[in-house]
Amino acid sequence: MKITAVHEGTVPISSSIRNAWIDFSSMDCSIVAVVSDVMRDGEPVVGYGFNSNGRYSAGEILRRRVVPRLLDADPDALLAEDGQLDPTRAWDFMMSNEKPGGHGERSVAVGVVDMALFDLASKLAGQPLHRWLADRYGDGEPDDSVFVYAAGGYYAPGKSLRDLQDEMRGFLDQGYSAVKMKIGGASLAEDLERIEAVLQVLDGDGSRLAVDVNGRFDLATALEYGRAIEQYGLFWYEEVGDPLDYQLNATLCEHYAGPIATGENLFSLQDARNLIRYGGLRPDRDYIQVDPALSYGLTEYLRVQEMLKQHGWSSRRCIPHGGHQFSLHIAAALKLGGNESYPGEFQPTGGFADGAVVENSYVGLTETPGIGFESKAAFHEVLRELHS
Ligand SMILES: O=C([O-])CC(=O)C(=O)O
Ligand SMILES: [Mg+2]
Repeated sequence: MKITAVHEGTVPISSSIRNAWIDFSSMDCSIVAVVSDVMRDGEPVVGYGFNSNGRYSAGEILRRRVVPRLLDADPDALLAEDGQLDPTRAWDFMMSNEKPGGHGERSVAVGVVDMALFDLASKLAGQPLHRWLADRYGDGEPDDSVFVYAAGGYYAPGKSLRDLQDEMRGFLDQGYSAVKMKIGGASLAEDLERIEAVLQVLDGDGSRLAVDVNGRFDLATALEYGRAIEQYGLFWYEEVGDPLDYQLNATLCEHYAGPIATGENLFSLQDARNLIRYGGLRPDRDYIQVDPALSYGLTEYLRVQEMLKQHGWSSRRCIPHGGHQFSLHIAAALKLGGNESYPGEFQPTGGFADGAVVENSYVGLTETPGIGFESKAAFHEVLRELHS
């Protein structure tokens, strides 16, 4: 098996929504197609990848560094002892001559290609990625379905409390029982009104509602909001301060008794380990949201899982950011606690297979080989254009 070409492009995933830190008016995303020399039904087998959402496309790094290094690698050096493609062997080539630390956008570029290589390897084996992964990195028996919660509740121009409630009712109608909304982009009084409006839709059950600050608060505001919302018994209080301010997180954990979730903007094993070492998180209630697509791919995420195990954390405490198919397979294979879902945002890249049904906040996986982009028609068309 040889890689014959890697094609790279950018797709817009922009919208008018806003969280406490950014708007998404110019959000875009890198996509790649890794073409192999293996032919099936007269066409080459191709692996696809994209970089989740929240970080912009990384075309320059892909074109100038990551892709040329992959294409220069000896094809045999990418194969396991059984002669099959082993995506984790590509990582050292893609990262050659890169200094450690300061992970920035580089982790996005490597993550996109890593995803495409996992898609390709599992397609070549004729298996859906979750089964391929469970055989190699799990216990051979992936979960049949994965817990998903519906993320939304953004700020948007002219959006009323009634609109917010309707959005959340829509999520419940689609089969979700847990939802997430944004806070920290308005005053505390206004955010409390928004939270209470959503709680009405959830029959007052705070354990079904997560709130996300997107890193906006300083310590004083984090604690002030924490005191105000603790009474609701929320599902979690997310990314409350700067993602790299471990001390802030640790202090918050001493004062806020409910679950805390963070990690979507930690892009490396080292950053995740510092969170565990210094962030004060509690393995009996808190959640780690590292997104494999943004953080050097599944190859690095496997290292993160190993680190968490060494520190006594269950994989069930991990619920990745991103709402994409790649993490859905990873969640089933590695027995994570679940996966995010954005029923209303980040198209055409985000979300699951076209026919995917959510029931009681669980979604099943398809048996399509690979990640299953082929069962997501609108996105598949965009991906196919990369190499046709
Ligand atoms: O608004 C965003 O950037 C997305 C986000 O934080 C999340 O999905 O948790
Ligand atoms: Mg978030």
